[in-house]
Amino acid sequence: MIKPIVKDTFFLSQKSEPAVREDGAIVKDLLDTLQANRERCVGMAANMIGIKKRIIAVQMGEVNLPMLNPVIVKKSKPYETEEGCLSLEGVRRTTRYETIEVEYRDVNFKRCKQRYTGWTAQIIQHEIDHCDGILI
Ligand SMILES: CSCC[C@H](NC=O)C(=O)O
Repeated sequence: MIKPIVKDTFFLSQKSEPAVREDGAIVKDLLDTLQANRERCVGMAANMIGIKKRIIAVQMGEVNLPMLNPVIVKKSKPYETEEGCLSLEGVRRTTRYETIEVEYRDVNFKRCKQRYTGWTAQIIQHEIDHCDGILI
């Protein structure tokens, strides 16, 4: 189900709880909402649809990849950049890493580990920050 986007910065500043195996319906809502906003949004965290669970969804070309409990286990090559966010006005400067390695669970709660670079890595870092209550 497509959900409204949360813009309440107090709510968005709170840390999200770990996701569990039974969170499939939340994953579905997050994917539906990202798909509905795909022209103006490249990634989303569950708290952006009002659910404080550590679940993100990231546009990767034509598909949207959901990640549950994502953790960056390695990062390298920091750079400065500017980002915007559907939940915020304007753009802000931030530091991101060119290459990251992420451990996460897929929608079936299977353990995954993957290396990402560039734009995809940047989106993942932005969404994991959301899970920690960090807004750019
Ligand atoms: C560079 S990452 C930007 C991600 C942002 N989505 C919000 O969480 C968006 O504008 O889609």
